[in-house]
Amino acid sequence: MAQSKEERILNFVLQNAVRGDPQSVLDTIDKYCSQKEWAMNVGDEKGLILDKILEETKPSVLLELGTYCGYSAVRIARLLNPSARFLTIEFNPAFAAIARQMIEFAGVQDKVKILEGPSETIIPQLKKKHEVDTLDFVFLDHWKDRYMPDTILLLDHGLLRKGSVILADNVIVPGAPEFIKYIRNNNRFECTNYPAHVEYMKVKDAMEKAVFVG
Ligand SMILES: O=C(NCCc1nnc(-c2ccc3[nH]cnc3c2)[nH]1)c1cc(-c2ccc(F)cc2)cc(O)c1O
Ligand SMILES: [Mg+2]
Repeated sequence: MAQSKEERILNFVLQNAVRGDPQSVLDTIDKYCSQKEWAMNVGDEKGLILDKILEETKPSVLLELGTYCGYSAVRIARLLNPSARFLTIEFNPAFAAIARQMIEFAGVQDKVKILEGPSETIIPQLKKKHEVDTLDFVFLDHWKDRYMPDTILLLDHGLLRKGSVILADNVIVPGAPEFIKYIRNNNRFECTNYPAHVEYMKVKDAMEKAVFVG
């Protein structure tokens, strides 16, 4: 069976990165995806914006939507303190399998739990099934037309508290226009835009931070 691009990325990491060293895993993925095959990891430019916002927020309970190969899960987990709880939702079983191996190789598996399935099913289960009270940080990086409905789901299920931070990737490319319209016109969120570029490209993109004011 021909290898998928995601399997080629994982194998390149297993052969070239240092086991247990998250930064070497990130650097190796960025090297492969900028020199050999483009892939939709958040990448190193937007990754640095993610790092800075995480260091400012110091979250203890986090959710990511859109695990993909696990690049941002490794990126986020490497900055968390040992008691932090980080859940990431992946819809595609093949992506989840790659991400699980990527996360284990990086040595951050004790900080990250991958939940497989559609976000619209899993978000309503977070309180009872996954013992979440409220979320300190949410990274939106899944299907762009799910950003708005899933933000509304988080609100409806009481998963946000005063100060919860939502960070959304790709608000220019591929774009999340209805999310941007919704979040910037909702006075319960304070929004900040972070201009950047599409990972491994010169095409303009941006991230949007929305802080819930309660
Ligand atoms: O589609 C993207 N990301 C989404 C993957 C995903 N991985 N998992 C999911 C999921 C997870 C739970 C879900 N629950 C319900 N839908 C779900 C979808 N979605 C994406 C696309 C681009 C991109 C840019 C320029 C181009 F020319 C082409 C593409 C760049 C990016 O940074 C992205 O993040
Ligand atoms: Mg993205």
